[in-house]
Amino acid sequence: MLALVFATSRESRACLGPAHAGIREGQWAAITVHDRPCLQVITGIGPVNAALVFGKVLATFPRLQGAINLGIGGSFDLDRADLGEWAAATRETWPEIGVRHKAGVHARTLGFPQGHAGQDTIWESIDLDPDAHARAMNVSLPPSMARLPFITVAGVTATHKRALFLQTMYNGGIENMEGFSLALACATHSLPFLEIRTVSNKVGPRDTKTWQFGKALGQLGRVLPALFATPVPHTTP
Ligand SMILES: O=C(O)c1cccc(C(=O)CC[C@H]2O[C@@H](n3cnc4c(=O)[nH]cnc43)[C@H](O)[C@@H]2O)c1
Repeated sequence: MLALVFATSRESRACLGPAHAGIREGQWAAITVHDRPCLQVITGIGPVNAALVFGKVLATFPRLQGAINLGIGGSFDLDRADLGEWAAATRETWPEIGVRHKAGVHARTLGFPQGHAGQDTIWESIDLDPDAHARAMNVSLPPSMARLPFITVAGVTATHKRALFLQTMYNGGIENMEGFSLALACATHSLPFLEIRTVSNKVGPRDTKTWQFGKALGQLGRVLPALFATPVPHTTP
């Protein structure tokens, strides 16, 4: 069974359409999507809710096949991912964990990693391979979908200065509030993980006139039909 993980019921409803079970934030339900048994999970907003709720899910369903995080996000550069476009994460970074210096927050200075995945030590970043993980979950990632590094924050970026810092320091493509927690949970449980977000706004000053949350939510409805359209047969070497 695949977990389909959303932050809000609004995103879940927009993405799943009639398959959406009427659950609230903090809840999960078994559903069928395109003939595939799935677990719909709604965590609530932010990295703490995502970790808390998905941790409970992993304890309750130890035989999950993998997780797909679906939602909206902010784009640092509309030339890399424009409003309404979708993007898959090639890396998740949590730039808020560690020791806060003048020049930023350094996870390694603290000395305590976030976890381990095989031989790898996880500090503030987790490299992801969306195409390999899609194959492992028997879903197909459209070649036209942008593949970009994602940034997870507890506080939405609302200044040019901070947006530029995250973009240059971490090559930030898309900002969100849950992805790192879910990527960490999957990496430390050796589970495939995909994160796909549609762009609702540009990261930076709160220019609400330019926000397109409705368009991004509408585009979320196109993601699962694309992913489940022509599943690639999964072969183990
Ligand atoms: O009030 C604001 O300034 C603001 C700006 C962007 C998004 C929000 C939300 O309430 C949505 C948060 C929700 O959606 C994801 N998301 C969407 N855009 C962003 C963003 O620019 N930075 C971080 N997260 C974003 C996020 O994953 C949350 O689940 C409010």
